[in-house]
Amino acid sequence: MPQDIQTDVAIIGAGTAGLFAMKQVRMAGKSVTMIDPGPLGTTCARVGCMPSKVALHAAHLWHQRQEMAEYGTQGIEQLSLDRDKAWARVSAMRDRFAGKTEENARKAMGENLLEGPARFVEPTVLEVELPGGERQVVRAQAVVIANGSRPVVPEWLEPMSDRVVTTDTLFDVKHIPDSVGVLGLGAIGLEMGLALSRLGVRVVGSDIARLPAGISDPELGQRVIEQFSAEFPLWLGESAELSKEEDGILMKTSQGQEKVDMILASLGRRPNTDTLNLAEAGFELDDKGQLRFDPATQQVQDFPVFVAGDVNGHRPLQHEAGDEGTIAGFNAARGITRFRRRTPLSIAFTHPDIAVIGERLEDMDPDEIVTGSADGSGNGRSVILGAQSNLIHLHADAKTGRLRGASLMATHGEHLAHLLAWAIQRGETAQDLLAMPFYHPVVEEILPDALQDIVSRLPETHDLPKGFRREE
Ligand SMILES: Cc1cc2nc3c(=O)[nH]c(=O)nc-3n(C[C@H](O)[C@H](O)[C@H](O)COP(=O)(O)OP(=O)(O)OC[C@H]3O[C@@H](n4cnc5c(N)ncnc54)[C@H](O)[C@@H]3O)c2cc1C
Ligand SMILES: NC(=O)c1ccc[n+]([C@@H]2O[C@H](COP(=O)([O-])OP(=O)(O)OC[C@H]3O[C@@H](n4cnc5c(N)ncnc54)[C@H](O)[C@@H]3O)[C@@H](O)[C@H]2O)c1
Repeated sequence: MPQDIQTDVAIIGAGTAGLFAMKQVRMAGKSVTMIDPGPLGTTCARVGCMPSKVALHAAHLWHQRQEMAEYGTQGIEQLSLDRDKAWARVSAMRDRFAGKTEENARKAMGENLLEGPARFVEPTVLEVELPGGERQVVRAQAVVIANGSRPVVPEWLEPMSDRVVTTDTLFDVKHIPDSVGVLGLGAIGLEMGLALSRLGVRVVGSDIARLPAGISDPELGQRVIEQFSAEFPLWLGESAELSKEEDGILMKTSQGQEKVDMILASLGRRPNTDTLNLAEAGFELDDKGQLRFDPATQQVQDFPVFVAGDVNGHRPLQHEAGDEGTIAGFNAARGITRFRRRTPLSIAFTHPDIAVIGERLEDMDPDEIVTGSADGSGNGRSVILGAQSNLIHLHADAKTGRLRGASLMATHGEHLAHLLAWAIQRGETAQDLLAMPFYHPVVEEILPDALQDIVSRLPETHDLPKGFRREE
């Protein structure tokens, strides 16, 4: 057994959160030991954010030919798509993103990387299984847990596993079959279901939830269902029965049945806490087996241990993993500072995009908010872009008009979502936002419609036209 390693901070996982944490430890002038069995390159670049967006881009390019024909482009029916070639391009782009990320990470970690899985012996003592099978003990002053999550694959899919993929394997598939059943229509299921469907695959989607993409706003949810069920069937609100047949998998619900060549299991992701020997090493776990931690410090209980990224299940998104890694690394190296977190922001790149910003509808008291609504049919640019079904809901404090949350389905919604997140984080009111400039004709003009709707329901504060201020 090699000699124990003594280090200031040990970081479990060299993904987004772990790498951001490492940067902070280095900046504090402390020693760091990174531990990761690989594959390196981060979930985001390798099998997550980036390849999924390349697939959506490929699909969008091909999908657009239909509208081109409406505007007089000739010969559309002679075009054909080599889907496997398109997917090879998706994989190649993925290799480029992940390769670069891995290269940079290896360079940054240098000699400080142990390539093996870590498990806890005590809260600041780890054991790493090295590639040759040897066990390396790492004794740290502080530990950052950043070992990510993995796709949920229930046992009942086991008998048909040769026809089941997750996003861990989807981008390596060499032949995309003619039909795919998408099980789970959260952000991943809806994004990938649309990408495949727009690439000409016969897709059928199913989710036990009544609304897709984790939406809780019922009106928006219905709008999303109408929009995307025009592209592929969405069987919602019940679990699909799956049975293996010789030449495929039969998916069955009361809403229909389809035989498909392949299943994409997009049933959520589970934190990799179960691989770390946490309870035995002295950590308290909640009833779901997860660590108790403070999101303002990332600290776990009172230990010099911090948990960042998907592994804490808090906000499983790339920019949050980066922030949490930064907070965890900073606090592990320098002692505890409490950090203000950014306004929550999540976007599904479904074109039209779906976004939820700030406080969620179900977390707000309906008596304390007013909701402003605006529709794409009233927005000239959305009409040009064929996006009349766009919908935006803004929720503001019923007394002051301060914006608290929003949800939307909109073309260019990723940009609207950012404007709204920034406004919410800055504590802007509907009245102040209405006084901002809006160009014409832009999709952003949908915002003043929703803001007017809010302001018209607030107690009157002055008799000037809405959106106008007296010169000071
Ligand atoms: C298909 C898909 C699309 C997505 N799209 C988006 C998007 O558009 N926007 C967005 O914000 N987010 C998106 N996400 C989510 C985003 O990718 C994650 O939130 C983010 O990558 C999490 O980073 P992380 O550092 O927590 O984990 P990771 O990057 O997964 O890093 C964890 C690391 O820990 C290592 N590890 C595991 N077990 C051990 C162990 N026992 N010991 C040591 N190391 C270990 C792993 O090898 C890995 O390198 C998407 C995810 C998926 C799957
Ligand atoms: N654009 C983005 O920002 C983006 C894109 C993809 C993923 N992500 C991140 O990745 C995370 C994981 O995504 P995800 O879509 O896998 O998870 P998710 O938890 O968002 O969705 C999983 C879906 O599976 C459904 N489900 C669970 N069990 C089921 C069953 N037995 N049968 C049918 N449906 C079932 C759930 O109701 C849910 O709708 C997300 O939380 C998100 O943070 C983000």
